[in-house]
Amino acid sequence: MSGGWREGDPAEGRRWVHLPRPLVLESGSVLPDVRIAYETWGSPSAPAVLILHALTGDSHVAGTSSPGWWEGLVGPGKAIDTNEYFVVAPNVLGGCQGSTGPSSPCADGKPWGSRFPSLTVRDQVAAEALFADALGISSWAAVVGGSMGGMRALEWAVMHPSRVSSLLLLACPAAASADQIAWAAPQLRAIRADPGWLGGDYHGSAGPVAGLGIARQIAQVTYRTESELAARFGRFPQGDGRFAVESYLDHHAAKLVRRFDAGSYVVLTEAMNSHDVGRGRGGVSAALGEVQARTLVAGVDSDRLYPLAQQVELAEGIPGSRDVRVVNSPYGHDAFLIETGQVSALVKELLRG
Ligand SMILES: CC(=O)SCCNC(=O)CCNC(=O)[C@H](O)C(C)(C)COP(=O)(O)OP(=O)(O)OC[C@H]1O[C@@H](n2cnc3c(N)ncnc32)[C@H](O)[C@@H]1OP(=O)(O)O
Ligand SMILES: N[C@@H](CCO)C(=O)O
Repeated sequence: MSGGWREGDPAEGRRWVHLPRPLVLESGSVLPDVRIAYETWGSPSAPAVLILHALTGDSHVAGTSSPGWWEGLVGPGKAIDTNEYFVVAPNVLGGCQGSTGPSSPCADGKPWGSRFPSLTVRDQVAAEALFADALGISSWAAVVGGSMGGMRALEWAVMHPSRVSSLLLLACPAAASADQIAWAAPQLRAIRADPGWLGGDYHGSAGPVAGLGIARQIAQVTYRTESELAARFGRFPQGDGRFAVESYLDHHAAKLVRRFDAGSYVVLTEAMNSHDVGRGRGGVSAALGEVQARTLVAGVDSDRLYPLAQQVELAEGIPGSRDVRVVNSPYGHDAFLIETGQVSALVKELLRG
């Protein structure tokens, strides 16, 4: 692993909105100047669809000169048809692809670094609601999200029920479980134990390259399945002394380190740990009962990180939800990004059904 993250050239079509007022967070901390980066597709006069990305995703859902992370799903004639819908994808608050996060400049012009406050998923949705106001979007025909994006989509439907007509929740829970927090714990420890972390004030130096890489390696295993790793890599050694699966994880570590900021990884991971739709609302069932949107919930049959039982809980608790849908896949949690054919069918069912 070598070379820390630096924000590269903006993706084609990326723009920014500065929120009109400081954002008061659940913790009481205040972010004085929040910038949200976003991309759009289609005509602003069409019904609007909000797409919310997962942990290391960004606003680049689809593109012409460079493919996006849901290229198969969004575009003219595709399941989210940009001839019919105005598609909006913001980069999450706390992220590192254009929205305000730990690597952004603070009032003194230096990166926020360790001064960046803790965020919750609700803080992120509060920022996204002000962002939608700034775009003049009063309600969404659909809000769609998987994993961390699904947590935000769910909070949108609870915090702003009248603004969400339909909702697609993919591979996400009502609340982060002990198991999910447990998998996150060594990832956070690895980053913070790296001498390059410098308490979070590493921007301008190499940063916690090894720590972030190890965090991605731990996470990557949870995103895939035992059977996939066995089939793809077996016990095969490579000529360099590493097992093939170790080489695969090293590759993913190096790739993430090149494109992601460690401070954002920490802030976003801790925001996911904070996720509990029932917190302060009388519990999960009461909170899910607040959702007014026509809802489709789907999980992946082989997801060992966000198991199907969590999506069953959502589908059974949300009044306007159909029965839980199952994405059949050997890939585990990442299937919501990979199985675009099955996800397209779900989107079509929601939007046209
Ligand atoms: C600039 C960008 O990267 S934009 C990407 C933005 N990312 C996101 O939006 C986050 C969501 N996306 C993802 O998490 C992923 O891209 C997914 C889940 C959609 C797809 O996963 P992938 O990484 O494409 O698939 P997979 O796990 O099979 O890995 C394939 C990679 O492993 C490499 N690989 C496979 N076997 C080995 C091995 N034995 N040793 C080393 N590398 C290996 C492949 O060469 C390939 O490399 P590449 O990605 O550089 O082309
Ligand atoms: N592969 C996804 C998994 C998180 O849901 C990501 O990196 O964002």
